[in-house]
This record gives sequence, C-alpha cells and structure tokens, in this order.
Amino acid sequence: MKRTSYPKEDIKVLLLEGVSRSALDTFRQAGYSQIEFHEKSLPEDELRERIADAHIVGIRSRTHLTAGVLAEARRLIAVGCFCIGTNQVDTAEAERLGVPVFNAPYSNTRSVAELVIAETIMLVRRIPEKNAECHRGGWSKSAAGSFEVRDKVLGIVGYGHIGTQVGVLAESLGMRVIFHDVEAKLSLGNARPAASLDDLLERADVVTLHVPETPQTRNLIGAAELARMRPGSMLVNASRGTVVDIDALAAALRSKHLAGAAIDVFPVEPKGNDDPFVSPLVGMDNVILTPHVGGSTAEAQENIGIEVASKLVRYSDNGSTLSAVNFPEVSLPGHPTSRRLLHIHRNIPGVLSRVNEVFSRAAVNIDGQYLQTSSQVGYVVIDVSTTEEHAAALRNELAAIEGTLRARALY
Ligand SMILES: NC(=O)C1=CN([C@@H]2O[C@H](COP(=O)(O)OP(=O)(O)OC[C@H]3O[C@@H](n4cnc5c(N)ncnc54)[C@H](O)[C@@H]3O)[C@@H](O)[C@H]2O)C=CC1
Ligand SMILES: O=C(O)C(=O)COP(=O)(O)O
Repeated sequence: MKRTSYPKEDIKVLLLEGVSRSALDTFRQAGYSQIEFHEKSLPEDELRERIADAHIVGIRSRTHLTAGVLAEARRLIAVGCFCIGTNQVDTAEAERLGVPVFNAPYSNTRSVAELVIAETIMLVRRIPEKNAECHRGGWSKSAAGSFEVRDKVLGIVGYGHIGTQVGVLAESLGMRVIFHDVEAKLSLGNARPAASLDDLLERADVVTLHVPETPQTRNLIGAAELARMRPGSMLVNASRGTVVDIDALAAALRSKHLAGAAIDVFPVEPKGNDDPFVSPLVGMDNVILTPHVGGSTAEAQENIGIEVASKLVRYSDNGSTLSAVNFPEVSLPGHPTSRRLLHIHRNIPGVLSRVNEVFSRAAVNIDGQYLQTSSQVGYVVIDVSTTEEHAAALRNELAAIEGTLRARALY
C-alpha cells in the first residue's frame, strides 16, 4: 500500500463528551487506531494537556476551544463538533491557524423539533403544574387555563433548519405559525413572516427560539421583549442559554405575565452530570427544565457520530473540506495513483507562486491542482506522480514557505 509522511496509526484522535460509539466505529473502520475517548468534557487545564498532541479533536457543546486552548494544539489538523452549534469553538482563530471545523448541521434537527412540540402541548395544557401537584399528593382536576394547541399562534424566532421543522409539525397539529428571521426565508406550509420581532411577540401564544448564539442574539429576549409578549403566553428556549435574560424571564413568570416556560439551555450550564444545576427557574412548577437534551436522542447521536467522524476521516485521508464551517471548501476526487500534498497558508500575495516554484523545480508531473481561498486563508491541494520519499521531501519544502500554516502529505 502506498503511503507518505504520516502513518495513519500515529494520528491521534481525541474524543470528548461521550460522543456516540458510532464515531469510534467510523474511525476504526477507516484504519485509525489511536483513539482517546472521554465520557465527559475535560477541565481546561487537562484539556490543554490532552489536546497538545492530538491531530483530530471531537467535542459537543460543552467544550470550549478558545484561542488559548487552540494555541496549545500544535499538531491539530481538524476539529469536529458532534452537534449543530459551533459557538463553543473560536472558529475564526481555528481558521487563522489552518484548522477546519466540521459539525453535523441537520442530524439532531428533528429531535429538537419533537421536543419543542411536546413541550408546547404540555405547557398549553398546564401539565407541568398538574404533574408537580400530583407528585406532592395533590389533586386539582380542572380545565381552567388548559387549552388545545389547535388554532393557537406559534411564534418561531429563527426560521432555519430547526425553526422550519417545528413550524411544519406545529401546522400538522392545526397551529397557526408565524416567524421572524433576520434573513428573508421561504415560508413552509401556511407559515407567515411576522412584520418584526415585536410584532411576533405581541401575537404569539407560544414563542419558541431557534437562533444561534452570536453577539446579536445575546439577550435577544430581555425584560422589554418579555413585556411585549401576550399576558398568559409561554416561552420555549432550546437554542442557547445566552439568548434569554434568565433573571428577566424568572421575574416575568413570578409576576404571572407569562404562564409558563420550557427551557433546555442556560447561560451557565453544569460542566458535567455530577455538578449542581443552579438557576432562578428552579422550583417553579410552571417551568419545564431539561438538561440541554434537545439533541440527545439515540437516533440523533448515532447519526451525528457517523456524519462528523466521516467528515474528519475524509479530510484526514483525502483533504476534502466540504461543509467545513470556517474554511475554504474543496471537494476532492480520490487520488489512487498520485501523492497528494496539502498546503494551507495565510492568504497573502506571493505564496501560491512559491508553491508552484517548488513543483517546477522538482520537475514532477502535476496530476491535479485545486485551490480555494477565504479572506484569511488559502488552501491548495496538489496531486503529483512521484515516490513516497519524494512527496515527503516536497512537503518539507512547502512547509518552509513563509506564510504556511499547515502542510501535509496524504496517503
Ligand atoms: N438544545 C439543543 O440540544 C440544541 C440546540 N441547538 C441550537 O439551535 C440553534 C439553531 O439551529 P438550526 O436551526 O439548525 O440553525 P440554522 O442556522 O439552520 O437556523 C438559525 C436561524 O436563525 C436566524 N437568525 C440568526 N440570527 C437571528 C436573529 N438575531 N434574529 C432572528 N433570526 C436570527 C438565521 O438567519 C437562521 O435562519 C443552533 O445554533 C444551536 O445553538 C441545535 C441543536 C440542538
Ligand atoms: O447540537 C447542538 O448545537 C446542541 O446544542 C446539542 O449539544 P450536545 O451535543 O447535546 O452537547
């Protein structure tokens, strides 16, 4: 079997936060044997230590890959977020370092949407309070304040993958769907865009949030927005904890302006299952609290494991960066007869001509060349007909070019 500079068995894969076994299987089937698996996220000092010699790192939403942590990861070639959100990674810094970040943009979409629909029905029927009362030995059979969801207005903030799925499921129950997004979106079914966020808040019986964590969505729902919501309406948040001012929400629930809430994500979440959960919402009977499990179903986790591990394997084996969230995207064919060299560099004038000089000096036949750039980074892939040793020497020459971020020779 032909191979070049780096034996596959020496590539270290660090998997955290109990990603699905399907991820391990995918790596093993592709020939990767050095896999370190942790059920939990690691404390930052241990993370810095473990990441130092990892080539591939897989995380979920809890592990923060900050610029400081990434600086320790000198061998890192790629990051996999085994989830949808990538806000926990400094993706701009990863790009600057020449490290693509992959995620699973749709694998748990349905799981979140189902949970949101279930919670909407529960809230509108006042089940959380009734459940809590029965558990305390109470019994108050009454229809007061309980409604069908049919014909009620669901307001979806963030009409992306999850928001649209929620809308479709809600319409199948006979709800009327309105949405607000910062981008123009195609309405599915009979869903209608609201004139503005305020308009949505004023009209919806239940508001559900499906925006990413960004500086713009921080405290998107604060005291003023909660005050705009209809008296007796309800809020569902399974997006990110930073999107809602949690103290303002607690106050709106206490004053009974809001009749209930279902919250899956929190501004501060426990680091692990053994850590305590602290929130101003604890103890409120009309609030459904869940420990960030919107995407935690067997189906979603299994699919995510395969999807993200496959993307990492494909990048490691073949160089393809298709669907990377922070990186120039190239989809590459196989290279059965050539050696493949990858060169990632700062996008500054002159680098490409120096790359080409290396090959013209070497007088090798170039079988294929692929280039994609972003404003920060250039990614060039060169297939050449040559020996393993020569490819390794060419890789070293490429690595010496000023502006190089990463240079690799593939199998
Ligand atoms: N609770 C959980 O376990 C899970 C939570 N999530 C969270 O859900 C979020 C949404 O996921 P997807 O629907 O897949 O993302 P998406 O990217 O498909 O949709 C997000 C939508 O929000 C819109 N948006 C962005 N900023 C906005 C703003 N300021 N106001 C209104 N709309 C805005 C975007 O234009 C986009 O249409 C993820 O970013 C993640 O944080 C995702 C999966 C599981
Ligand atoms: O997919 C996401 O963005 C989520 O929030 C799910 O995160 P998790 O994999 O459950 O840590």
